[in-house]
Amino acid sequence: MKAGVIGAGAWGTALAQLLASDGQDVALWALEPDVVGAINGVHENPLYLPSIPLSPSIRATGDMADMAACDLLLVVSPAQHLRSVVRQAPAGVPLLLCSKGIEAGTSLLMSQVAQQAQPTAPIAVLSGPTFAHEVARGLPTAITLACEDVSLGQRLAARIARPSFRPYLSDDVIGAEIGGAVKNVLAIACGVAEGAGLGLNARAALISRGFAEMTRFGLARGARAETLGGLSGLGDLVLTCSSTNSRNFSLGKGLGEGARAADLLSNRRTVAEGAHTAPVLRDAARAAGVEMPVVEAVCALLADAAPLGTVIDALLARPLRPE
Ligand SMILES: NC(=O)c1ccc[n+]([C@@H]2O[C@H](COP(=O)([O-])OP(=O)(O)OC[C@H]3O[C@@H](n4cnc5c(N)ncnc54)[C@H](O)[C@@H]3O)[C@@H](O)[C@H]2O)c1
Ligand SMILES: O=P(O)(O)OC[C@H](O)CO
Repeated sequence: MKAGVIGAGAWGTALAQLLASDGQDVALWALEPDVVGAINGVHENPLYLPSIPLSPSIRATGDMADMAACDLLLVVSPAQHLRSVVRQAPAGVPLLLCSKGIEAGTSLLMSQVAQQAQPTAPIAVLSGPTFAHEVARGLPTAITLACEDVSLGQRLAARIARPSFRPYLSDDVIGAEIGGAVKNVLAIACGVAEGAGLGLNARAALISRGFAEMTRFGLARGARAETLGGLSGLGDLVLTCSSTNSRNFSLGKGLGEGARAADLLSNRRTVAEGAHTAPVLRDAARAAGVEMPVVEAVCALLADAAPLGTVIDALLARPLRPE
């Protein structure tokens, strides 16, 4: 039996490369026939993970039926497509969910969506500070693997751990998912600060106050504080808020430089999950009575609802309050 990866974007391809790094066969399902052809033909994914030579042990396919030969499936589609790809996956196989986001229309986390789409599949979540191109190059990385079934979590961790890839176990699935979803929205805010030249004090303030928002929302949804303060929460927040390697940070940088969200988002091939998560998160927070002013500000900019200066001034003019 072999592991399979569903989704051959940057992260799915990097995870397939990680799994194949000890020589084992890996099946990789890709949506685009060009990607299937390039991976099988020249062992590269020029569309989503260029300049990384891939292991010949990775076999790409466009036919989901081929994934029935796998005893573990990593699901790595964009969050808004997770329901449709999981529905097509073979039934009953353990699913390790690697997407970060909240489903629009339902406000469900990825584990909840997957449970609806594949009711008999055991489910776990993989989330943390992991730029795909670094993992694909074998650089040292630590990540949270969350699973309510502790013994399944231990087996999955042993299965995916590699000398430079270190999963830490948790049974707090909701906490791991909320960290990964919320940090993408906060990374857009930090990108705005960069693009608008607001300085590094502003970035640190956004990371800290954004983390307070993540924690308030997470606790309201049943997450544990230590999960939010771990790799999948604070760890990923720091990574994604610090580098233009992040698509979310780069999107925010463009907004901070004065571009319109619609122009930045039109015709892009890669996903900036925070743009999809932001309005869903804002509505879920409002419904739960959780204050998330940084998330509200990002939503205003994404919707082109107010000029940048007005949004920044409104954040700074909020009533003074205890930390
Ligand atoms: N790139 C990273 O470094 C990284 C790291 C950790 C987690 N993630 C998460 O992994 C998930 C996937 O991101 P990525 O970076 O691999 O993607 P990507 O931006 O590199 O590629 C886009 C992906 O979307 C897929 N896609 C487009 N339309 C689709 C459809 N209709 N149905 C199914 N799939 C469709 C494409 O086939 C491709 O796999 C996201 O939730 C992201 O937050 C990414
Ligand atoms: O490029 P981003 O902003 O989607 O971030 C990628 C990963 O989620 C970082 O952990």
